[in-house]
Amino acid sequence: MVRTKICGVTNEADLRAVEGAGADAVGVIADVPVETPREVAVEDAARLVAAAPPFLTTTLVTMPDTPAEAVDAADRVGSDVLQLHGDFAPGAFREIRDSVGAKIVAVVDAEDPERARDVAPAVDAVLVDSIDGSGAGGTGETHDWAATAEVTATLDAPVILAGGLGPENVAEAVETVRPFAVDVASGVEARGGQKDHDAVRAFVANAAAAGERIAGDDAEASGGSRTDDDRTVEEVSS
Ligand SMILES: O=C(O)c1ccccc1NCC(=O)[C@H](O)[C@H](O)COP(=O)(O)O
Repeated sequence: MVRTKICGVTNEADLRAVEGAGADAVGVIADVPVETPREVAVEDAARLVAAAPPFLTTTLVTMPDTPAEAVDAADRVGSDVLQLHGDFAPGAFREIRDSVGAKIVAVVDAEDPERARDVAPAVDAVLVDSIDGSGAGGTGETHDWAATAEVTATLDAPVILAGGLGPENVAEAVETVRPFAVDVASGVEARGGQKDHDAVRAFVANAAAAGERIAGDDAEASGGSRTDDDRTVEEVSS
């Protein structure tokens, strides 16, 4: 199984489309020092988070300079997850994690796998992305998936794959990297900051189908042995 996060939602119609597509998570971007059509004001981020239904994981994506700024943004928006772009040391991530109710996702550059290993013990998940020089995401660029597959296979923390994904390549990305989740922003847009609802649906469906193919292949490779998930209702209740 692979989870999906649709990032950079700026309005409620797109939030409903993400929900309707069956995505697992939605990202709102606020308080970033870069020009992006996907940024919303902190107050609007809080409104979008509050408007999300139960069981759709909300994520605030932000680029604070200090742990105090991260905690302040988390408090103001109230999302389930805090996705942090920036060069925080593991100790700073721990400080933030201890001060907020949200789970912490650290964004790391795909070209710096060592950083993923350094920060992983201090956070709840690592998002491996094709970030730009400023540390921002949303570049629309893919990276070396084989290298990220290696990180994914050897890290204890869940790995989220991001960077240049879209409906057309997400299946191959999932099958190559085998991540915990995939994340997309620009690859499912009609124009900057506005989602293409058909593309959002196709992204989620194609990722899920690839996740199921992997699960099927794994079951076959292990000789079709049954797991707890394969039990019938009668077996579970007996
Ligand atoms: O998307 C942005 O414009 C952005 C700007 C500043 C910080 C983070 C940003 N995006 C964060 C994300 O999680 C994106 O989904 C991720 O970078 C993938 O983007 P894309 O390559 O466009 O799918």
